[in-house]
Amino acid sequence: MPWATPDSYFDQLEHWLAMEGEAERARMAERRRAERGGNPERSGETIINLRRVDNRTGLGGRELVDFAKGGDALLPMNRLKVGSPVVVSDEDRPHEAGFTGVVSRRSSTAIEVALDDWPAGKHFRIDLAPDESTRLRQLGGMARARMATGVTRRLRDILIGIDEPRFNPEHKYDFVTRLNGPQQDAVRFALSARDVAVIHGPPGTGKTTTLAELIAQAVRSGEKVLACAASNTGVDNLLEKLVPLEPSVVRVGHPARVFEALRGHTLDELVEADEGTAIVRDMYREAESLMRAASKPTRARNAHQRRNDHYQEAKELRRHARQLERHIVQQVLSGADVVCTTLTIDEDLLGDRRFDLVVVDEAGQAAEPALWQAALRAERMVLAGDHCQLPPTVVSREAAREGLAVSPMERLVTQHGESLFRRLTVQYRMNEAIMRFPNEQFYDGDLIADESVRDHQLEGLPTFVPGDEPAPVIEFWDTAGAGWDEELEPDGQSKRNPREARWAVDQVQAFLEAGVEPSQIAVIAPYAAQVRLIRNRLRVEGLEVDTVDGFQGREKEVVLITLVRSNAIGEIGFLADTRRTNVALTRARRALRIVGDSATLGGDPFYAALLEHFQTAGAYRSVWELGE
Ligand SMILES: Nc1ncnc2c1ncn2[C@@H]1O[C@H](COP(=O)(O)OP(=O)(O)OP(=O)(O)O)[C@@H](O)[C@H]1O
Repeated sequence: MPWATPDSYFDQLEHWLAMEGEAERARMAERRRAERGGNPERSGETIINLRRVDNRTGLGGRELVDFAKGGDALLPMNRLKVGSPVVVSDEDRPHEAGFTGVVSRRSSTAIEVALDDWPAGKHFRIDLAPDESTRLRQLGGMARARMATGVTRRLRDILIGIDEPRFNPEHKYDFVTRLNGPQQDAVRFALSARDVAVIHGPPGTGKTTTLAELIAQAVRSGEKVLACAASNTGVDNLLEKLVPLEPSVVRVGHPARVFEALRGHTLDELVEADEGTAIVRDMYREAESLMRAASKPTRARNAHQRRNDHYQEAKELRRHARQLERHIVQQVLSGADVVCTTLTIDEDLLGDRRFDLVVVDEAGQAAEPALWQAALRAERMVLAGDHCQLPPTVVSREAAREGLAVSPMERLVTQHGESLFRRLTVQYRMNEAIMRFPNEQFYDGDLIADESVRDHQLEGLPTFVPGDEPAPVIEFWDTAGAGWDEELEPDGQSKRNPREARWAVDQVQAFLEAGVEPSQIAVIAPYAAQVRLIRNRLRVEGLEVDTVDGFQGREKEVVLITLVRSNAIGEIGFLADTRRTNVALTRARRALRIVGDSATLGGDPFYAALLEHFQTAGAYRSVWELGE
């Protein structure tokens, strides 16, 4: 979709964002309607019956409050991710508006929310809120990009696709990490870009490792870098690889992970560790005691005057404390060579800082509007990701169809081809048999399995008890004709397939009996209802059962996929977005098992090719063999 002018481009984006806002509000209304009839948690956008279990104060006086159901009770499946805007409300006062906040941490049993105010009450619910603040920030970025001048204007026009990107001759570098050939090429190429370059990182090819090296090289040549990712987890992944190479890093925003090694690099902790912060705290404390003194009843003659003086003094003290705190924050940011943040940038915090290099990881998952806040701060940009995996999340189907679901990374790769990107081709995850099909379908057959993983099998796991025959690496179990039909979840809209669920449970049990650890196994289903069904039947600590979205960027030794769809009319729903299936297929290291109905799926060319691939590989089984 090349645009003729910047104005037509930004007009289109504004239109799409308006559609997104509309679609999100409609979804909220739908959720409230559905709630009256049934279980509000079913939508994945609400958690009820929560209690406050812990709280502490974060930077800028934010309250970080932990909510849980109590004891070890698991939270229901939900879409409240780190960084999601939410509303926390008192269940006993359903008519009050509640408090807005942002999810700052989560585990299977608790969720932490950063709130401006302390929520009163005993029983709480948390609802996903429409992401107005992200949209507003994106709109702000777009408005400024529209008016851009100078270097920024040039970069803007190249990013929109109106101007051609330029490259310098490539340099030699002393690499800090042991990179393979294509990774080295990608670093040299990306650093030679004057405006923008793309690194395409298929599954397990060390994209993050490569980006960390790229950033370290830029810092070595005296550059300041802004390192972004589309999600909080993506930022943390990058941070984790970066910190050992380049210690001068600040992580802005809410970390999704709580690794100690990362915590020390968050802005909050760095500010906390600054000597000036003790003074700030003293000032806040003193202001508080002045306020207390002022509010004490007294009969002194000039009581009114004295009270006023105290209030004034406290107010002044607070103002100074805030000023000093801001100053410390700015000093910490200025001292860092690399600032890490999600693409939703806190403009007040970063002020007018510009960066020699802006790196965007997970760029395949960022929609056009998400790009501009970061782009405006860049001399040049490197986008990295895999546009053959999950596309950007778009709520409005209409906007998605019109083009909002196409990331700028994908658009640029399509427009410029090889001249703009380098692909990483050596993968360190999948046994070659697992890699082969996605490689043919999505990566032009370019991928090579590194020899450390090419033939690795379950027998290589220390706890695995080998059978008489080697455990197969891949298998497709066909349910055609067996009557393993899909069904609609009662009072829900999501699909499930109880017989496939049972198959998954049996398979997991067999793997566990053979000595595979629960944490090494994943069950992936395209539908939330199927995930719920399997989770209810398989309560094994450490085992993960989730939809594809929960697994992007991750890997497991053993992956089981239940495809769910089985109907007489060959309807495959959103399995038709084969990039989701690509993500599912490429999470497995040593063993992959798929169950599905060839009669339903076979009408689609992608699944027909998948079935044929498994047949040719001698990895095709029928559930009739199970003799049930
Ligand atoms: N040059 C290399 N030599 C040996 N191992 C490597 C190399 N590059 C990456 N790896 C290993 O490959 C694995 C994947 O690396 P990394 O996490 O950087 O991948 P990624 O491409 O970002 O993954 P994803 O599929 O999640 O996008 C890691 O275990 C990493 O140590």
